[in-house]
Amino acid sequence: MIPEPEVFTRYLERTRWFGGKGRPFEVASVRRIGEVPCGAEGKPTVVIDLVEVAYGDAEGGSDVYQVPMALYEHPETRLDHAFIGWWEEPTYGWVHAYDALHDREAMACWQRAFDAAAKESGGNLLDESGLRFHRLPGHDLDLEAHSTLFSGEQSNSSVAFGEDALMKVFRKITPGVNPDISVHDVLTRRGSDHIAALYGYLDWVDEDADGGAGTTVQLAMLQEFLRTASDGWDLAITSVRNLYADSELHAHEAGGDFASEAARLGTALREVHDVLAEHFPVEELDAAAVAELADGMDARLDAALGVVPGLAEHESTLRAAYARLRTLDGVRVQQIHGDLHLGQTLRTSLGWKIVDFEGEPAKPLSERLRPDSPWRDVAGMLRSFDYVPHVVERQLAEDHPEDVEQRAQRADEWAHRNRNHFLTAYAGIDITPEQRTLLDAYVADKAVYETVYETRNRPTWVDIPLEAVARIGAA
Ligand SMILES: Nc1ncnc2c1ncn2[C@@H]1O[C@H](COP(=O)(O)OP(=O)(O)O)[C@@H](O)[C@H]1O
Ligand SMILES: O=P(O)(O)O[C@H]1O[C@H](CO)[C@@H](O[C@H]2O[C@H](CO)[C@@H](O)[C@H](O)[C@H]2O)[C@H](O)[C@H]1O
Repeated sequence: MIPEPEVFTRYLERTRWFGGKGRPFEVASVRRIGEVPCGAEGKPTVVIDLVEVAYGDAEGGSDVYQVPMALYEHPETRLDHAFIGWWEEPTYGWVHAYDALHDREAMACWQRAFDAAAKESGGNLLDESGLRFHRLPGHDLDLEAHSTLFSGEQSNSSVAFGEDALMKVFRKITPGVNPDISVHDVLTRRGSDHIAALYGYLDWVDEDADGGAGTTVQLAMLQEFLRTASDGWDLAITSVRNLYADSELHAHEAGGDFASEAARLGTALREVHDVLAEHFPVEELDAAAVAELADGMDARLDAALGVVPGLAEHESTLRAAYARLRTLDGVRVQQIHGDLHLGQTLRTSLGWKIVDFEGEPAKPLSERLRPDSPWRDVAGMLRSFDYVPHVVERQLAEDHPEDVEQRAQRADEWAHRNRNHFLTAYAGIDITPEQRTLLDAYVADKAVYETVYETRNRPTWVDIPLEAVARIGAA
């Protein structure tokens, strides 16, 4: 007997990372894809299952989630919070199964397997029961480091090994290349200062896929743990709070001025884009392809209008921004980040690092792998600088209603100042009219996306991108 589907249904509903919560679903299939080697001690047994979830609503469709499990012969009470179920396995007999990411013993097996990939197999690849552990040269793993599961709101699961390494286990699995790995691989081999170096990754070949031709499925990546990192979003929020602490001061006079950090971020993004342009294909879109780009934005707006009632009054100005994009007869596209905002940046003692190159999680992989304009990433950051003072205002408005107008002025100054410093460092003093057209279209597209994101996830925040959309019309 292998686990009943209901075991996984109950477990998925409890996890943070399952994206189908709130939708009717059933577990359609469970597939055991391999066992992580556990060395001489052999305890616990660590296996990986792929759980296919089929949705029963009008949207329908299905997703596949990765569930690594630690199997024990007897209950492990220290892991009660990560209990999945117990059942009889053909190979292992009766087992008590726990989410392996919560279990230090199980995580040590992954760590050792990555280490063995570098040391024992020579070729930086350890191929065990179909699971392939790859290593990049340049770093010896600290096998004494204990694992700790990150507790934040994440769509994947990250485990820190002391201060040595971080492993991100991809939860929603799509066959093919995961851009988080392929982009980190290139930037690491080029010695980029603006990412956490890739130490290794785990994949598996699904021999049955693609009519028997086989497809690689990427399951996890191991990278440098950024010990001294502070989240870019948190730092920017602190900067605005400092600014509001003294109503006499302008943004450029306040102690926590963020402008030089914004400029450093602009430089970091420029450098990352330049390296990516050297190592991934770069294309010049012709007029027809530019029209397709604009069609995509129009289509996104069409869908958003059905979800966000407040967008309707701004439809014509948004369409006009996309129409201006259509007048361009050439647009350079390349590998980009694809979902950049301040929450994807980390300030370390050695400068800014950019994380999570997976692209927008809601987009299908084929779209996420397609080259896009670097201005999409720039637009993402500009939108983020706009969010920061609005979010601080939300936190203050109730307790300090008296200074609202003063704060609104300072908020504009702060956002304007940081957008300018970022943009100038990224693109130089002047951007061309064509670049402006492109940037405006991407900013509009991102703001539209955000109105949908906020409506679905944080409805009380939807005014933030809606105000930005209104400003596009007023400009
Ligand atoms: N190399 C790293 N070192 C330390 N912390 C990191 C590192 N990479 C990411 N983080 C932290 O983990 C959080 C989640 O990482 P992220 O790659 O965005 O995961 P997800 O794909 O699940 O969204 C980030 O917001 C950041 O705070
Ligand atoms: O980090 P994710 O890949 O999950 O990105 C999604 O969530 C983001 C919020 O966490 C969301 O970002 C929006 O809110 C941010 C403030 O919380 C702001 O800095 C961004 O500019 C804004 O877009 C992102 O859009 C969404 O894809």
